[in-house]
Amino acid sequence: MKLHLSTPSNKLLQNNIQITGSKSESNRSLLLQALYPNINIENLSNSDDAEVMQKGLKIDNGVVDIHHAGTAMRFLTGFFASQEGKEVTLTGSQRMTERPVKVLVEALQNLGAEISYEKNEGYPPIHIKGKNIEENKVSLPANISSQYISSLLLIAPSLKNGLELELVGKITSVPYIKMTLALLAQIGVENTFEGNTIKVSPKPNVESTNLVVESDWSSASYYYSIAALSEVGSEITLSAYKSNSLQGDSVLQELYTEFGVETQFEGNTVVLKKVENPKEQKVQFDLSNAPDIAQTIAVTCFGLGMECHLTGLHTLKIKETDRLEALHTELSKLGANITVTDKELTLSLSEAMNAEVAIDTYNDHRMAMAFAPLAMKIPLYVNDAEVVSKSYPDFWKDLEKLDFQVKTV
Ligand SMILES: O=C(O)C1=C[C@@H](OP(=O)(O)O)[C@@H](O)[C@H](O)C1
Ligand SMILES: C=C(OP(=O)(O)O)C(=O)O
Repeated sequence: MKLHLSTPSNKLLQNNIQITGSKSESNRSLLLQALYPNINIENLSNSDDAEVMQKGLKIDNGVVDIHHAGTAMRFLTGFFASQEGKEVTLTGSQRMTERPVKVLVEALQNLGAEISYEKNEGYPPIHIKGKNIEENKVSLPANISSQYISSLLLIAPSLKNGLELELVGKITSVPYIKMTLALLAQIGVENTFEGNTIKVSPKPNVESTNLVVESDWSSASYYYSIAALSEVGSEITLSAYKSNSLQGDSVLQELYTEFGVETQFEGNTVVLKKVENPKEQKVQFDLSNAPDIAQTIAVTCFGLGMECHLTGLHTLKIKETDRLEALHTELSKLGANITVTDKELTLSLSEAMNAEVAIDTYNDHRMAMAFAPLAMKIPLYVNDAEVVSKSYPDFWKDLEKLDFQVKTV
């Protein structure tokens, strides 16, 4: 599906958007619910990734295909490895077979798990024969993906002896690890995270608990971008959010003040207000704790005609696509002056902003959603726009609520 996006000349916005539950919180909660059936989940994400996770958790034997869902791939690896009696082949999309799992597989093997590679060493598809895991200490590199660590932590309380992890190297995407530990605490699992060591106590049973998933902050980023590109005086309200979020991407509240967007909480609704035009011509952010909003921020800066230097982007190369290359290609098509390395992105002042460009999305939901706000400045096309369903199936419908003209072409 190819879409054409444009916006009316009046860029003063006002509307309320209800965003689906966080896919990160949802996929963690679903795994915990599979281990402890008396957990109840509210505001579950309606994303493809949460759907494949739900389906995957119900399979005992055979092939489990998790499509593009990185969290499902990594979390289910830990889950099946620790489930005696289950035996599966875990696989996904073509891209998923290029996203590494070696660090996680080796950690699980060191704990006694039985996992083998079906094609290329270090990558899905993998064959898992579930076992009772009794070893309880392992160390693993922490600078490639935090999802490996979360996967181990999520199964940790169900293991006979709990788990102690030693994280080696610089820890990346830390808020996602803390989110996992916070959810464990919510179901009564004792845990500590001191220095490079995480300890999780065993917990055979959990009392009946309600986990309320907060709406997705990564999805909120596209509205922050729209607000930044709108006229002073615009207001967008998003629900349902918590001021004490578990999601690291809630750092948007601070970052977007650089673009003149202020955030206020009214109960469980956040109000984004464009209060002024940006004061500085350039921003500099380290996004190692919030990698999923890098694309949004790069496009916001380009739309505002600002320079930016984004660092801490080393994980972007192994996500749904190589996001650094994809940003380089697509922003260049629009006329941006952009350079990327394997962990940084620099946007210098651009001469042009080309209209009616067709943005390629590379099977990456965030490429489609990050570029959409640019329609506030120039009409553009988005190729394969259905990719948004990975995390936010209602995205295009919701944009129409903000007077975006979204036409299938
Ligand atoms: O644990 C999670 O829910 C996630 C962790 C992050 O991945 P990395 O730790 O690989 O950066 C993030 O990019 C991804 O969208 C979701
Ligand atoms: C990287 C992402 O997801 P995952 O790694 O779970 O596929 C994302 O949603 O931006």
